[in-house]
Amino acid sequence: MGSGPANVRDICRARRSDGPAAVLAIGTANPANCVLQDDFPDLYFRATKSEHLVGLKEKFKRLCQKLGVQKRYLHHTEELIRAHPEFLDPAQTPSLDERLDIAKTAVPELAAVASRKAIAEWGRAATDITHLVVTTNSGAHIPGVDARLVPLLGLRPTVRRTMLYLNGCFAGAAALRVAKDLAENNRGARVLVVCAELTVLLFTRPDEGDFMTLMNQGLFGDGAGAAVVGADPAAGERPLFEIVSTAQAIVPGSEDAISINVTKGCYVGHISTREVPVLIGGTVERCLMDALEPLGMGAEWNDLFWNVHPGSAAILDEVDAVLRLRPEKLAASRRVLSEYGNMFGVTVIFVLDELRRRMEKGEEEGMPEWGVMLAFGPGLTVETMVLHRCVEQGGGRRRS
Ligand SMILES: CC(C)(COP(=O)(O)OP(=O)(O)OC[C@H]1O[C@@H](n2cnc3c(N)ncnc32)[C@H](O)[C@@H]1OP(=O)(O)O)[C@@H](O)C(=O)NCCC(=O)NCCSC(=O)CC(=O)O
Repeated sequence: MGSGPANVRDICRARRSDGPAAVLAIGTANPANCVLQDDFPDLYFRATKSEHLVGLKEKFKRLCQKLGVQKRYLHHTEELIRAHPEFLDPAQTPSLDERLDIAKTAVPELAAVASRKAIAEWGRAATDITHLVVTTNSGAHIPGVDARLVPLLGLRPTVRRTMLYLNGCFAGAAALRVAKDLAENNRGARVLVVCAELTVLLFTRPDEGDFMTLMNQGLFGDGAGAAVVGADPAAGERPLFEIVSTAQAIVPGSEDAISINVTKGCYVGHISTREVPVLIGGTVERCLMDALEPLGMGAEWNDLFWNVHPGSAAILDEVDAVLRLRPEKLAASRRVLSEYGNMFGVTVIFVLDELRRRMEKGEEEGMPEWGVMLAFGPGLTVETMVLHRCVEQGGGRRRS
């Protein structure tokens, strides 16, 4: 026997990493079915047998042009909608069960595609993943997507799983925040973060007087994003972004601004469209100051790179205006919104991937080393994450 039990503080300290958690690899995926925003009003009104609502269709066309979206990927095709006429009128024909059945298989499969890409880029074996953090709004199953991913990816049965359901659009940032804490408090941990969303749970036909349905059908897209997060990179691992600090704030009195209710018909999403950009504009500087001041950084917003959740063009415009950002600062967020739509929590992972792509292609010449991820969601909740990009040096990357 040794000299007795070790000091508990020493055990805790020895378990902690030396450096900050970093994103080591990113993977993304979308369903095969691509819809162009210009074609979508025709497709949507045809698929829902709503062509007679001529005025509403014109309104929907105008709305579709204002959202900042040009293209999206959707799991539900016209054929799938034809096969499920009950999806058209969920108030009359409850169809939550059928929708959840679709999500039960399709969400883990899409999540697995993004995860495999992240693991392949990371370059190590799937069995080296020690923790799994999965988030989705699209489903409510036990065992959940996390458990399904274990056999799909060939993860160890002892992988430590955390499943986050129904966090709205801040889910991706929340999952990365949890991953940072896991990685920094479990020396050697390698955390796979996975977000996946399907909007079939929100699908319904248009209805006069129901603006929210138009919003939900015009804005959201399907996708999955995955990232491997770990501290103290080993030889062969390439850190992309260090996660320096994380914070979450709820705007007092804003609980009705964005909500999702699970009903027997389908998910019913509500967005206070005119209020949300104003609430974000009114709170974002405080969140940024709270995150950056403790790090000794000031309010030189154009000296940072930006990953802002592209809730819609109006939200990005508001952040732009309040922070007086140069036009190129939100280019990655705008591109992801335009090419994929708002994919809830998945979207910030796509923006991270887009920033990385721009960095590697040299499109972000002079891109600052420090940046911020801002995600918004129900509550109204703001997630703020300070990032430090790892700079390429002689073919490799270096940490700060
Ligand atoms: C809805 C908007 C696109 C509207 O854009 P504009 O304000 O530029 O244009 P606008 O005012 O002319 O509105 C366009 C048309 O929509 C109508 N309209 C707009 N808002 C409406 C509302 N709340 N109720 C009823 N009608 C409404 C207008 O009357 C107009 O109709 P007509 O054309 O007939 O005159 C924008 O305000 C927006 O993007 N808001 C923020 C969206 C948002 O909160 N996204 C976050 C998603 S949730 C998320 O990301 C997080 C999460 O889910 O957790």
